[in-house]
Amino acid sequence: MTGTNLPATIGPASVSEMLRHGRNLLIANPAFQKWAASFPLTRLIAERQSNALFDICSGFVYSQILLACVRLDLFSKLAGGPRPCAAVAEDLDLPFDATQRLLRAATALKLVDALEGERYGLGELGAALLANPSISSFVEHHALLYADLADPVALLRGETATKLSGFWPYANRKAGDPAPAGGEAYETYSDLMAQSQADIAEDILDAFPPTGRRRWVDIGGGEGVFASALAIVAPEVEAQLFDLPPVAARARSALQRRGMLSRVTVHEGDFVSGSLPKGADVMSLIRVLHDHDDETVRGLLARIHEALDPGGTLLIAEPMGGGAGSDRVSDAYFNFYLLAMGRGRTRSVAELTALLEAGGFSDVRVVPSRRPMLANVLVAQRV
Ligand SMILES: C[S@@+](CC[C@H](N)C(=O)[O-])C[C@H]1O[C@@H](n2cnc3c(N)ncnc32)[C@H](O)[C@@H]1O
Repeated sequence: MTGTNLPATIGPASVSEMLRHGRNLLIANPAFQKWAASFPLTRLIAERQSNALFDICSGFVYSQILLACVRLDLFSKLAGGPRPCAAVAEDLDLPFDATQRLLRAATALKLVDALEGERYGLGELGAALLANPSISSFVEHHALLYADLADPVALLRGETATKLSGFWPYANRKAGDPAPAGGEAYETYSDLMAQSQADIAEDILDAFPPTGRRRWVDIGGGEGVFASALAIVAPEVEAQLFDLPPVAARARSALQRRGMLSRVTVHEGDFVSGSLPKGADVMSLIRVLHDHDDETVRGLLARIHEALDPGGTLLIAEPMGGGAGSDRVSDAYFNFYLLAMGRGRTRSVAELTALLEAGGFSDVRVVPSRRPMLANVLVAQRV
């Protein structure tokens, strides 16, 4: 109930909402479920619903099976070709029965292929995982998230001291707090981000070709994977990045290792309290805004507006959700990830557009990209 004693829900607001509401009431009725299960057409629908619900229930189990495969390095052990279960058991140092259970579970998830004579080889997804080692780091990283999600209601109520907030040292800062010192705190997250950035960088540069640009500053640019890709794709563009001092130091070492230090300028600073490098005609925020609350985002957009050349472009790339067709990856997965991290949320294109327009940007548009579920690309012009 609200403060005025009105019920919090006042019923469907449109014909389509009314129809949806009616359909859901029917589905929730056990007598209807029983009836529906006895007719071929409705039986198919009922089956689809129970399968979908079962999939939601079992999602955690599936991910723990994957974690067991990763921790036991199962996919490398099958990389040389199919092997009998007994040989895999010996290699994994697991009892035969447990190995068989794991291999059969992994087969059901397409991670492994079961072959004649209780032999097992790499499955389609196991092979893909082997080709992308960053996925294994991601899977391992999820152990922290799942521990934080053990009591999701306590997490929603803000009663959980989460492990993920320790992983992201900037997540619990309030405006004006100094950036936490100590290089180690930044190491694990910077590594994880750098590993997953290469594909995203390629997607963004294909969606928004940098040709004809003069100077591009990647804000929150981490270890410079994106800035390096930019410098390679468009050597005529001055590639720059900006990040917190400990991360900028890591970026310099990483760029040096990649032989790119002379081609990327690294700026250090704090976009919550300091100013940004001036004179760019493009600035980007890749997987940055969703880590922050609206107040910080407004402040950052104001700083970008001040630093960017008039007519310059701001590019935002991150998972975006919240629209009418709510999205599993951004609205379910990333939103709960960010909740455990302790700060930020995914925003819809409409919400980002409103923040951008209020910050003095115009012509906001989505640029079609290869994997919008990981990073939808939005560009806006500085007025
Ligand atoms: C989720 S990571 C994304 C890194 C990179 N853009 C990518 O996509 O891999 C967010 C980045 O924003 C940086 N960051 C967070 N708070 C910052 C601040 N106040 N000033 C400057 N950089 C900040 C972090 O250090 C980190 O590198």
